[in-house]
Amino acid sequence: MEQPRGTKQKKSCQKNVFIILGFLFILAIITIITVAIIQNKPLEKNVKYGIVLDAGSSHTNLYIYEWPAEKENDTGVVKQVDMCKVDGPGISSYYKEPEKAGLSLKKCMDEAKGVVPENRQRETPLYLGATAGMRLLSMVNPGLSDQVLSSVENNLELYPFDYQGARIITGQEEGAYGWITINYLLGKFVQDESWLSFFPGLKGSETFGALDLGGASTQITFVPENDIESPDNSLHFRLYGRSYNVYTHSFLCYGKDQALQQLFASNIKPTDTILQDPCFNVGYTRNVNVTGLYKNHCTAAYRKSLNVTNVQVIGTGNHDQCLQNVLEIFNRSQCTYSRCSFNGVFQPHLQGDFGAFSAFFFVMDFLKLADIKNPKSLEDAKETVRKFCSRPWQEVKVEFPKTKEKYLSEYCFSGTYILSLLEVGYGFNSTSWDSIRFVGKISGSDAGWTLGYMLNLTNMIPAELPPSRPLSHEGYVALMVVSSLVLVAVLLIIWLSCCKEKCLEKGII
Ligand SMILES: Nc1nc2c(ncn2[C@@H]2O[C@H](COP(=O)(O)OP(=O)(O)OP(=O)(O)O)[C@@H](O)[C@H]2O)c(=O)[nH]1
Ligand SMILES: [Ca+2]
Repeated sequence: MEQPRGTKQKKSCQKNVFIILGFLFILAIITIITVAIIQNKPLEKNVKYGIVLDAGSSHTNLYIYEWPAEKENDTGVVKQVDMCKVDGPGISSYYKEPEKAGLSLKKCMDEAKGVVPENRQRETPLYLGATAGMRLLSMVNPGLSDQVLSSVENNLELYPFDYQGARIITGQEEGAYGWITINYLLGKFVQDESWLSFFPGLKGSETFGALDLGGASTQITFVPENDIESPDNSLHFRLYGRSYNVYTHSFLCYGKDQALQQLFASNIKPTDTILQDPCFNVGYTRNVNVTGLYKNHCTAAYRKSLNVTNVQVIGTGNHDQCLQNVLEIFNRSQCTYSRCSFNGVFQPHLQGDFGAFSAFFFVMDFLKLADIKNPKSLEDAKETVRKFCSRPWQEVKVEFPKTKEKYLSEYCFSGTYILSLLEVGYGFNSTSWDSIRFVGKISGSDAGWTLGYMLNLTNMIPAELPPSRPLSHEGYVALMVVSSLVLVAVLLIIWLSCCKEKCLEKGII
């Protein structure tokens, strides 16, 4: 059946209107996006690199970081792109043949040459920071520690990077840079808190405290609520326009390897060639050469003359006895401040959340106590360690055939030591325990002092908030697209209302 003439005209008018509108719409979008892209071309990506060697007491790690040059004062832009474990022990262990300390770094330095593009190598800063192992060596024999550092320096200077020096960092620096690293990675430094001023009582997101457990020393760093009574433990930072009064302390000899040395030194009997050790699983045995045991600064307090050179350590896997032995290395009897952690060291009340890394993480992760999605109470953690200690060594070895024997054999001691250090040493209780997160990496970068060290030395953390930058390229394009859509929509509405009137006039609708 034939349609009436008016209906046909009406349909054709609407069709034309839609075709023209569609055409205009597509044209407008294409024009605006093209203009936005061409006129506001992003700058070519200028990536910068930085290299830090963490010369720890137990081993050396090399870290490579990268960041976009144009955003270097923002927070959270520096990313770890590579980590290389140096083969062999920490550089302080080469004190008898210092030239080998530098050579040991070759494999990782060669790897760094492969990671940093050739055209960036000359401008890439290279730092080496040595921690507690070298601190101990320099206390016992400063000449030897200088020789080790020279050997390292001679080797690092051979590479095409911008070598900035090798030095022993202080325990205070180690604590402070660890704190900066985790708060930088967690994005705690830059926050728009202007709106918070309307609500007096409300505070911005607080920084995390940092707990680092190495082989020879351990650090605790946090922003306390009360005054810091001892100047040695007090640091002041102004970062991104905010001031921070930070408490930090580094306990030399309380890293997990040196804590174990303290236990051996205290428990070995002058004439016994056997040490029944409750901190190792039943069936585990280890030979310990004790000739140099008491030459170490960390064991000086337990000095005694021995008639033996070797002692066989035999595990008895007795958690309660192990705990009793471990607690003896924390002296809590004297304190000249209003409160102390241990060994007469001032410590304010614990405050806020804490990130615990290095051996805190390695050990708790192995014991399945580090899962943030499935947090365990302090009581659960104690029970887990107790159970692990009671397991026979053969059974443990069969279950974890790929784990390094040194690490596996020490988890009973390490678990007991960590819980004692946190609870008895630092004063965490069942409630504050829940504020500890055991972390290895944060947003792909290892938690540790190296990133904070590099950020500080390259002046990447400004004291004041940098002025806000004009819109980024992506933001500019998005803004143009949204405004063009709004514009087209408005035009469309106007057009349709005009068309409606004309069509009504012509009797089309
Ligand atoms: N279970 C386990 N232990 C590890 C691992 N890597 C290192 N450790 C041990 O954990 C302890 C701390 O290691 P690090 O944090 O590297 O210590 P460090 O930096 O050498 O020592 P400091 O100079 O005191 O900081 C040492 O006893 C290491 O032997 C690992 O992957 N797993
Ligand atoms: Ca360390």
